[in-house]
Amino acid sequence: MTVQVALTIAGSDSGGGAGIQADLKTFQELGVFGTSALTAVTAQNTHGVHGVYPIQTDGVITQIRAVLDDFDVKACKTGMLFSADIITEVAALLKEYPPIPLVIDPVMIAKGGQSLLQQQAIQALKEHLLPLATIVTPNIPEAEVLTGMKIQTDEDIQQAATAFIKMGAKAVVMKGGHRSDVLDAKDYYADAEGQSFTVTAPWIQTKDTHGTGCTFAAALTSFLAKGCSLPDAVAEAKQFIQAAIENGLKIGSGHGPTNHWAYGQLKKEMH
Ligand SMILES: Nc1ncnc2c1ncn2[C@@H]1O[C@H](COP(=O)(O)OP(=O)(O)O)[C@@H](O)[C@H]1O
Ligand SMILES: Cc1ncc(COP(=O)(O)O)c(N)n1
Repeated sequence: MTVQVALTIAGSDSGGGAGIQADLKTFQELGVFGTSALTAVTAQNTHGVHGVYPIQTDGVITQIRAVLDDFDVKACKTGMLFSADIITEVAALLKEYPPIPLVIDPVMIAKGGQSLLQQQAIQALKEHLLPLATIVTPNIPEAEVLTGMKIQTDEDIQQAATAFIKMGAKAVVMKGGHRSDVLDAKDYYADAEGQSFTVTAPWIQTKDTHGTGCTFAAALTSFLAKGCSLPDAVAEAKQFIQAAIENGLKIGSGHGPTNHWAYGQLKKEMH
């Protein structure tokens, strides 16, 4: 059996629904061997972030080197990176190694409103990391910060996607989870080759959406690690997150996590 390896560079969520925990659960579910480099430890539950404890930059870099020097990593994902220093050093390190498909989830603010990225880090993200992205997966508020645009309509979304391609990302998925004016959960894909499409799924009325962005990006990373094309990986990751939200676990009394088993269970039922 050949197993592909993926690497996540992200923060720990003690509540288990987002961050490294969501990534590793998703990799495992999709049959990909998960490795990780921790950027920060967060004390978190379904009500919010109670503390953020960053890892020293050289600790982050040594973790990544340990993985990349030994494993044939087929795809890499970044999530919470926290500081300009971590971002700059991670970007420099990734450039030292042969290019690996890189999914950048530009995590900034937890659903509860707490910051997971320092203000000074935004410029570093734009300047050093986005140009390395095989695909970047902003939600609407993140896209507004990174492009400086106000994003409300489908046209705004398309223009913002173009702005990400201009910043050097090879492709972008604009996630639609924060729009209140639409009936569907619509995500817009565009790439530097001029291809674009929308993936749509019925909107699910639920408060259990903690970690949706992490889980979506981790599924995308898994499908890339397994050799899928970018458009196929986006379409399949959408099915993964839809199943995960639809079959919520009702864990915790705040904004609960999604169900990382659901996609696999649905696939089994279909066979
Ligand atoms: N209530 C919902 N119903 C269906 N899909 C959703 C819902 N909320 C988010 N999604 C989907 O989950 C994925 C993550 O989006 P989003 O929640 O915007 O990311 P983030 O967690 O980074 O804020 C996207 O595919 C989005 O369309
Ligand atoms: C450690 C960590 N990383 C990322 C998120 C964002 O979560 P979401 O996917 O819900 O935006 C989080 N809450 N905690």
